[in-house]
Amino acid sequence: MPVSLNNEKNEFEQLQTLLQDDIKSIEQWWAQPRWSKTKRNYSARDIALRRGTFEPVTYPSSLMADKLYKVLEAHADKGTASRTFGAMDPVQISQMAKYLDTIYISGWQCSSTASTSNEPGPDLADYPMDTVPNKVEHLFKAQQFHDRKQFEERAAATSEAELAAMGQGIDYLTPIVADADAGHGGLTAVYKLTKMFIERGAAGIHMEDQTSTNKKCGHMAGRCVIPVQEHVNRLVTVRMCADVMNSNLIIVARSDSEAATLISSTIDTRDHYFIVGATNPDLEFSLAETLEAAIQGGASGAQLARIEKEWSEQAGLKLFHEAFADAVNADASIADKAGVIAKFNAQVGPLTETSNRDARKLAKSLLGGKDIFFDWELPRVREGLYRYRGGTQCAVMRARAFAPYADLVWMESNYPDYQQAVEFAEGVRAQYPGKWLAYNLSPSFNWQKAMSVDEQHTFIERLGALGYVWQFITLAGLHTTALAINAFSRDFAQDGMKAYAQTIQQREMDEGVDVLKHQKWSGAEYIDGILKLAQGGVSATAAMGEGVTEDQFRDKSKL
Ligand SMILES: C[C@](O)(C(=O)O)[C@H](CC(=O)O)C(=O)O
Ligand SMILES: [Mg+2]
Repeated sequence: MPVSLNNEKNEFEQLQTLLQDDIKSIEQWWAQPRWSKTKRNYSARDIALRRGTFEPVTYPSSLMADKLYKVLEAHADKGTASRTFGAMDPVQISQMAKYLDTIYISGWQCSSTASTSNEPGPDLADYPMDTVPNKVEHLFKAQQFHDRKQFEERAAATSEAELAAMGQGIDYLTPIVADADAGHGGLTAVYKLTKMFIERGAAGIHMEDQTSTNKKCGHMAGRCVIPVQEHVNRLVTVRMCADVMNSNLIIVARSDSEAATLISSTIDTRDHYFIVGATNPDLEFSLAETLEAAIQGGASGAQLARIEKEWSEQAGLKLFHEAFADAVNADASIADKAGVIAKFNAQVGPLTETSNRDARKLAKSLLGGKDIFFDWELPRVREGLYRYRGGTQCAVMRARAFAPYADLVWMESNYPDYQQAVEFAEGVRAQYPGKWLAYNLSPSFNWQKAMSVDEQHTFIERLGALGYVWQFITLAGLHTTALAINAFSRDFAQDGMKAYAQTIQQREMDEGVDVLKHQKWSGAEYIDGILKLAQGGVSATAAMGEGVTEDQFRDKSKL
């Protein structure tokens, strides 16, 4: 209730009552087992202060988040996985609901087919930031419509036999996990984006640790990550927004670090192990200076590429621990080279989070006071970014940092490599036992080359046993549409109506696809019912009345 309407207490007392009541209810909420693994860096008071005077509402998306949590929990208990794929439209979700327990909404697919600006393009997340939330709303509304339509039909049954005659019901309210890309800007954009997803119906969202300005599909080159803490701050922002909105949103933290080649800043010491430096002390100019001079001199694109290659070859680009090992091997005064290198590596590794300053100090002491030339400023690319060499262990380091702030963690990979999936799972779970993992079964991989048919058959189950509780073919909605439309267009061009009647309509009948009766599927009966209700029980203009052509399907189909 707006505080100004209550005249019995003074404003201070009214505000304090509202605040304290909300703080109490938030604390009770956060005490639930669902949050036992979630870290929050702020208090219930911090959240309550930001909620306004409306009684907190429960968004439908939060109920869907609860459902998603249960689905994933059940899979985690059994060592199985929820499998799904990127859905593009209401037709797809209505068919998926019969077989799959979650729905994915892909930024890639939206970028190509559903940008709010209607401008298609590759997966660079440069579409307007409400693009994926709009798709979520589109599909969530369709889910609710099909659910209402089905409920009306089935709940109106007057006997068990009548209900049984309708066949198996379908759970259309399948929780949606949507792509929040790299947050579409700074933390305020992350906050607003999260709010949109919650308002539009997402049960969960994933956010990746790429820069939002250079964001690329996880299977493109030139990916640039942000420092570990910067992504942690994004995840904290997502949860904070969900908390303000009273939402149990599921957060999936994705890392693109496995194949990342760039990082925006050296500020986080946890990243130092993976930052590439130049080790040649005789370089006269940095890469950026060298390229700038060449551009001013009129060099062409091909010449610039050659100049960059030559510069890189001369620079002796290495990670610091590699530079150390090379320095040891080149030092005639060190007898037990392997021993010295092992000593260094025991203290400085991918998961030790050692700063470069400390690594240098150790190196110097092991090299008898000698400094190693190592400069990560020199090879910075023209855009100012630093060179990074990620890998599976880098992704483990990052996923461990993200784990307390996310319900699931996901390493974007370049191949569907089972052994790599084992390494990631073991690495994360060594620190966070039982942590839920997500896996991208991407169509960007060549599955024919990656594994045998038998291995393809069992891949999801094998990953499920490792803890990958949520697995998704990102772009299968797009690919199946392409394939189906290609086949039908070809057949239709050749065979006319025979192609439609035999390869579409007949097969819909054979497989019991409800869209065969597309008027009914679209809810015409449900809407007729509303029309009749509004008119006291009759309607001469009912769409499904006598004369509807769908009557032609009555005998032939069981639907
Ligand atoms: C998951 C993804 O972010 C998407 O937008 O669907 C893409 C798709 C893909 O290449 O599989 C990605 O992995 O970056
Ligand atoms: Mg994406």
